[in-house]
Amino acid sequence: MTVSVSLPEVWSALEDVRARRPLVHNITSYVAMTVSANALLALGALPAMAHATEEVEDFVATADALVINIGTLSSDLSAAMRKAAKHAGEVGKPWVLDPVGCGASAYRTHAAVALAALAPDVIRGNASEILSLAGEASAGKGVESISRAEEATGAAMALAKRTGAVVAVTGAVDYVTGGGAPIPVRTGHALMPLSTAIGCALSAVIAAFTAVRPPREAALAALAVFGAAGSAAAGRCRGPGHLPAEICDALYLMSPDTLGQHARIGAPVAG
Ligand SMILES: Nc1ncnc2c1ncn2[C@@H]1O[C@H](COP(=O)(O)OP(=O)(O)OP(=O)(O)O)[C@@H](O)[C@H]1O
Ligand SMILES: Cc1ncsc1CCO
Ligand SMILES: [Mg+2]
Repeated sequence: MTVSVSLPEVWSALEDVRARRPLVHNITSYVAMTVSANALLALGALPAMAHATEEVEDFVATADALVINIGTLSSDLSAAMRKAAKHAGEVGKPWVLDPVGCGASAYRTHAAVALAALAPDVIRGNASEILSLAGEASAGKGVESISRAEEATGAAMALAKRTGAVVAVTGAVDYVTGGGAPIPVRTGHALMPLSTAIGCALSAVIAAFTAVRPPREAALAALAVFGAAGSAAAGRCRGPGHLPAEICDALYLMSPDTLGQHARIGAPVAG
């Protein structure tokens, strides 16, 4: 049976991130670098952005977790990602795959499928990306999702079973599955998809939590904390312009009260 995670357990995981300050190695897109690094620092983790094929194994070896994001993929980056993912498996470091734009081009889809076969601990994407990575028909527009997360929960379960990863599909409601009934996380704000690379920063934050918790607990804790930060931050914004900065402030200031006011982790739902 799928067991959920309580908000006190989420808070304890955040306290452990803040105490341990995990080093998160990011091989990510040019769009996502600054917002991801700032989100990790505000959370209490340490970011390192390093993508040269010659050095990724050294970074994987010293990092506590790795995130691979294919947002601005190229052949050089693709080779570095495969090398890093394989090395993470060899040295037992947890890693998160963000299959940005999977389905938007054959090149990207093949790269995402190949990375998903290298045993990521967590895969986090929007509905279109998860549908495409699972091999189902998907409606995306470039890197943006057209589908709702509810349409991708079955695909998320199938993808989790095929890869052994915990799969998080995000949207107005987020869902987490390790192959069983998806657990909904109700949080966030409608302004969040109007600021670029917010989902990418979330994937980096999931990686930070995988340094202190097993993949399913890590994904649920990260979604709850990041979504609560987004919801609290959006309440202080007139539009999406300052949202990334406000999210970083909200991550830094996160408290049990703010978490409780802005996040709900539900009971498992039928996929
Ligand atoms: N309509 C919405 N209401 C509330 N929260 C939302 C909504 N849409 C997205 N979110 C939240 O925004 C965050 C990013 O999710 P999203 O699915 O937009 O990622 P994404 O499409 O991969 O983003 P990007 O590729 O731009 O980085 C998650 O925390 C999610 O819960
Ligand atoms: C807009 C965009 N294009 C490639 S990556 C990216 C950021 C959202 O994933
Ligand atoms: Mg994305």
